[in-house]
Amino acid sequence: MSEIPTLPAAVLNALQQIVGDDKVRLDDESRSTFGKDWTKVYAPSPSAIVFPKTIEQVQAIVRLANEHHIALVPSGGRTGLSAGAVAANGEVVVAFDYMSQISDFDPVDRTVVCQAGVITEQLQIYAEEQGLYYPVDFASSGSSQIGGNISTNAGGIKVIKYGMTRDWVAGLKVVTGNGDIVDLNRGLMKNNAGYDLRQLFIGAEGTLGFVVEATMRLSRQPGNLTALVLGVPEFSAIMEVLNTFQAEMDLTAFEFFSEKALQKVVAHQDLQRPFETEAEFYALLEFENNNEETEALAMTLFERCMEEGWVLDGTMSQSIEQLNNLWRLREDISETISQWTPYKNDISTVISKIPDFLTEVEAVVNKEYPDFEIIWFGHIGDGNVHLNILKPDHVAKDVFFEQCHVVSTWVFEIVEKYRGSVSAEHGVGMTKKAFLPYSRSETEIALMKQVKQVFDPNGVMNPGKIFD
Ligand SMILES: O=C(O)CC[C@@H](O)C(=O)O
Ligand SMILES: [Zn+2]
Repeated sequence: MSEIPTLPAAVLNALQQIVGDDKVRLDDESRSTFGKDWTKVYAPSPSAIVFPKTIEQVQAIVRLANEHHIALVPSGGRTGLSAGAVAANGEVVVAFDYMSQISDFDPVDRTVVCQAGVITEQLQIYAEEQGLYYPVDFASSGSSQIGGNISTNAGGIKVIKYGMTRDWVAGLKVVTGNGDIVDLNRGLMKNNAGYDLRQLFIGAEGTLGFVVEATMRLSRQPGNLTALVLGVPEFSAIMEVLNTFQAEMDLTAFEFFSEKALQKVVAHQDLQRPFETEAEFYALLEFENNNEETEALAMTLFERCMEEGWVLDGTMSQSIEQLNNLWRLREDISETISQWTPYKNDISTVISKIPDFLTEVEAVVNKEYPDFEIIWFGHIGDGNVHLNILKPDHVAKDVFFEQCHVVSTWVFEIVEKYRGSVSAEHGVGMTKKAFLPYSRSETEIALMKQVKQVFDPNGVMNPGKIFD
């Protein structure tokens, strides 16, 4: 851990007065834990960690930061993959762990109020207890917090049916960079009274203000979710499978992963292959299996795909345990491959162009770095693929990341050509900011900077994220 960047004594005292002595931490372990997210690229170096308990305390911290020009970094579950919540430059980290209350559930509106530090799984369980469902889900649901999910507009594995976090935010309380508290949209379904400022803060990575409370929508519980895993010989066939199923059924998920990804997961987790047949890729489909006709239809479509040669083999879950195990083949990939210090890209284009896009990206990486192993997986149903390049053992971490940075330039030239996104769901943070111009025009970036100026004129809110 680096030396503690010093905070002026007056600021430290003021922080202690705002949140209490025991809610300001300066020790190495806390600075290392709370100063970073799941990205392994930057060394954490915050000057202090503060744990507010109330919205007013957050407001007082932001006002103090403005007065003394102190940079603040918000910290939720720190599961981000773009270094959006990294404090590498002596910033004060504002951690929301003590703001984790759920309240004001309304069964008619089907909304519930969450403080920023509510963990995603906590909300999912709460919804279930009310006979309802919070559908935004991903592998890190056990640690990610609602405030972070909103600030990154988290997506996950059910976007094809339920959309992203943005679609579930009915109201938002934010402390802006000016230190104002704004209460946006008030949980309303219809509200066309001027600009919808709520949307600006969703996905803003804490650069305009800190989300302190959100009114979240809940949905009806899905019935008898059932997964199909299908082995597909080539990538283009995945699109035929997607078309075939979507033309006749509502899917709750359509994900994919490669044989290489499957081999790694099966070797490192307590899981079996879905079937013995090897295929280059696998599609994981999920649907509500509410009656015999639906199941029969799924089987008919599966057989049609086999006859066409788009699918080599497949299996369908028959119990919740089997459903969960099939899901783990997909959801455990990210954690499994983390031991190879992967270089991550989270890219998208329109769904129809994904096969050509993926072929071009793979060709460029293979040509320039033939000894790099590529692991493909992702959310094919919404045009978002994850490209993970694994670090070869013999290459040092910093050399590897430098080489990958060069690779990224080529990858993002292809992204630009396909009018895609350099960050489909993980946000820009620090890792992707150099590449923002590949998917945002100069005018767009200039407008974003003007918006930042309006809400955070002194640049204290998560500076150095999204752009400099
Ligand atoms: O680790 C990754 O590259 C992706 C993580 C996550 O977005 C997923 O879809 O599993
Ligand atoms: Zn993902």
